[in-house]
Amino acid sequence: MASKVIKIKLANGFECPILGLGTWKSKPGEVTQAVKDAIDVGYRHIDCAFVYGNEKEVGEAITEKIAEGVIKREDLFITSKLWNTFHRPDLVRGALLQTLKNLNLKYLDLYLVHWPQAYKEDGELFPADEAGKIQFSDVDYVDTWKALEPLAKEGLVKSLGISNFNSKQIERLLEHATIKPVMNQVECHPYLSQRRLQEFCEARGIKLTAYSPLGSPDRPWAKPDDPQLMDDPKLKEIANRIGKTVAQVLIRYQIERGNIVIPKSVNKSRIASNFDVFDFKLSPEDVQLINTFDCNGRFVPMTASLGHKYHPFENDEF
Ligand SMILES: NC(=O)C1=CN([C@@H]2O[C@H](COP(=O)(O)OP(=O)(O)OC[C@H]3O[C@@H](n4cnc5c(N)ncnc54)[C@H](OP(=O)(O)O)[C@@H]3O)[C@@H](O)[C@H]2O)C=CC1
Ligand SMILES: CC(=O)C(C)=O
Repeated sequence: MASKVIKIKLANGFECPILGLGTWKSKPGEVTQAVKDAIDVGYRHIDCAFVYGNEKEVGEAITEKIAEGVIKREDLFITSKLWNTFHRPDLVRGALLQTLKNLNLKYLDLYLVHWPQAYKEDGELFPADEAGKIQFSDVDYVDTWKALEPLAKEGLVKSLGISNFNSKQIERLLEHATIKPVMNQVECHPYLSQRRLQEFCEARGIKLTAYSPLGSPDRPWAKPDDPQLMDDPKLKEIANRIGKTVAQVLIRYQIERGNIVIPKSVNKSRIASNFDVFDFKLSPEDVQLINTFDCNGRFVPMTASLGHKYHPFENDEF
């Protein structure tokens, strides 16, 4: 089946499908089927990360769909991310090779530095002391980036990018980078619209991928009284008025703004309805109205890294 997905041209000439499938929290036992369902419906972009602990099962779905002849490798856009415990330059290549092995791929389309802050390199993904406090490493993300650049030249990744970097960190990275990041993947939805960061990135040839676009209701630290983005009456009003679901409005909100968007689902019918967003548009007035819902509301504040000198949300404005 030909994909309906619009593609966004990246600054280095490669193209990225504007809508992808998120895989954080998708259990190994359910993610293979979810990725297969997504590919059948037309998704061609899958967002992965080593730390999600399910790359192998995502890879099984990709391998199967290629073997069935449903897709070719070059039809897909596969992203993964370098975890915080592998920032030390001598660990970077091994981390990428492990991810490629997990996914059963020869190359990634996009490899992101998952967070600017590094954690202690002692083998644990969340190295904690006896009190449960995460142990930091002071590796500079610029040095990590320098270790990534040769991997792109080697062809192991087509594009390099960042995730959760703030504007100051991007500026500093750009002063040193030989290969420029083409993507910044950040939390983005009506409560955290990231309009300033988007404008900043756009001016520097960096596209934004919106993560947690539906408000991440299954995030592990969610509390019963936390606001639920998809239950927002103002969003429900828009969705009812145009005859779409709130999730479809939230996904389309990113597409109208030119952002890549990666909703997660392991449910076949939600995977399909989240993709069914290419036959309608939100009016500019509705996009503007949704912009007014911004309340600097983060669902993924990464409190475990508070106090790290490179924590992206602690000191800088955006
Ligand atoms: N770079 C980074 O640091 C981060 C990256 N990400 C990436 O972004 C992806 C998406 O973000 P995520 O935080 O997972 O959250 P999302 O905002 O995508 O929300 C996912 C949740 O919404 C539910 N859902 C999906 N579709 C619908 C629908 N149509 N109606 C109602 N509920 C729905 C899912 O349940 P169900 O599965 O049962 O359908 C799940 O509980 C991640 O999976 C990951 O790939 C996310 C956070 C951080
Ligand atoms: C979900 C994710 O990518 C985090 C918390 O880093």
